[in-house]
Amino acid sequence: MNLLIKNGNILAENGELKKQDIRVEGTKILEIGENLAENGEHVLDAEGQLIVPGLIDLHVHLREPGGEHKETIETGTMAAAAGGFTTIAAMPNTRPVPDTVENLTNLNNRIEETSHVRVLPYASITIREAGKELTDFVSLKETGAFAFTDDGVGVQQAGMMYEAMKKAAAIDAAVVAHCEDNSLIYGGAVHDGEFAAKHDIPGIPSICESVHIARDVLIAEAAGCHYHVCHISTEGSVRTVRDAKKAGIRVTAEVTPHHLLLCDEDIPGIDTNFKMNPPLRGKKDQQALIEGLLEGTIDFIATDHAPHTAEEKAAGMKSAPFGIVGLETAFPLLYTHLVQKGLITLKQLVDWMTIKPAQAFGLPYGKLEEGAVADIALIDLQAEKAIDPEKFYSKGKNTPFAGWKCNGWPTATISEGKLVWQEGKVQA
Ligand SMILES: NC(=O)N[C@@H](CC(=O)O)C(=O)O
Ligand SMILES: [Zn+2]
Ligand SMILES: [Zn+2]
Repeated sequence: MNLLIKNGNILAENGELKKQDIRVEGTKILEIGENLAENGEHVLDAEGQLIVPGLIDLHVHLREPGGEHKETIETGTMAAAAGGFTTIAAMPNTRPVPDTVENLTNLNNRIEETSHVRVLPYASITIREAGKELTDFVSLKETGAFAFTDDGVGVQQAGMMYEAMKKAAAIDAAVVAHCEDNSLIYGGAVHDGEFAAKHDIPGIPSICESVHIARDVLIAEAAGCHYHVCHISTEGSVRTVRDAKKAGIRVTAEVTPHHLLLCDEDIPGIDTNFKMNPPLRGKKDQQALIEGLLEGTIDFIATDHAPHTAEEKAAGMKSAPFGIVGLETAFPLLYTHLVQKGLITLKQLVDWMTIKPAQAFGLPYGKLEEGAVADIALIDLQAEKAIDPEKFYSKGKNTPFAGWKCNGWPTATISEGKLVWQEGKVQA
């Protein structure tokens, strides 16, 4: 069934909103214009709604296979659709890890069978993400690996990273890095700052991240590889990426909504929904991240959606797993707390969640234009709702933002021309 989206507001290049209709035929956008005539399509009334390209999140933990008690491809992609996302990239810290053609093929089949939106699978850099032996990048790329990462742990050996980046460069693949030097973390649970000191919890120092980035940008330069920094969190890391970009090194970086909106001073007390890796840093780090985005040092926003069960999160600050969910709250949170407060523009936010990640990785998504893939999200900028984890499609309810009042809620999501989610309606 073809679609006609009527009377929505599209962001023009200059940031102004323009009332337009969009005609979708099959999987593509056929026509964008004013007052398009109905031609037997299913009509979606978008009066008063913002229409954006389907959001893109290149850092998501879907947990399947092996962690289905936390999330599945089905529940995670439903959460994505409800958050306005039509393309997500799935992290490989699953059991088994997609580190062989067989494991990646199995993952591809599960995605094909159960996903509601497009899922791009990462393959791991090393076997079992154990940091000892590289995977076969060539065959994994041929099997559909989107890029290579050991997210969840840092690649500890510089020599291993160099070999990985040379292999990635040879096949024009990106190495995507969780930057954490294990010799500098001392078993910490929160940022090595005031909160850690006050509650006598071991701290995670900022240098455990920035030291890896400094190492890796030099290795990326030597290897000639596209190197991407996951969930950047410190002022020193931002400075290091800025300097590397100035030197012409092919580096990109992402930042999460929680690192943009919170710092360790905001942790209300012992609450494991504020425990994630990297941890919420200091106020100056938080400011450096916003500046990093504005100046282009940081390329885009990614949620690092990391679902865990309530039981797992109840294990106390020192033992509970790191991570919080993000897919269903990212856009409303950032719209309400950055755009509406005048720190960034709506156009910047939408770009950082659509065309910017697409450009960083050469993906053909993230734009609304005739001939483009029909990945589209409708958003009600005026709607006001408080975040309620019990209403999440995700199995993970672990968010530090419960109860936060937000505007800017997605109302419908179209993936490759198909309406995959609509507010208040259960989708097939
Ligand atoms: N970010 C987190 O706190 N946790 C992630 C791992 C990761 O992204 O490094 C997870 O898999 O739970
Ligand atoms: Zn990580
Ligand atoms: Zn992650």
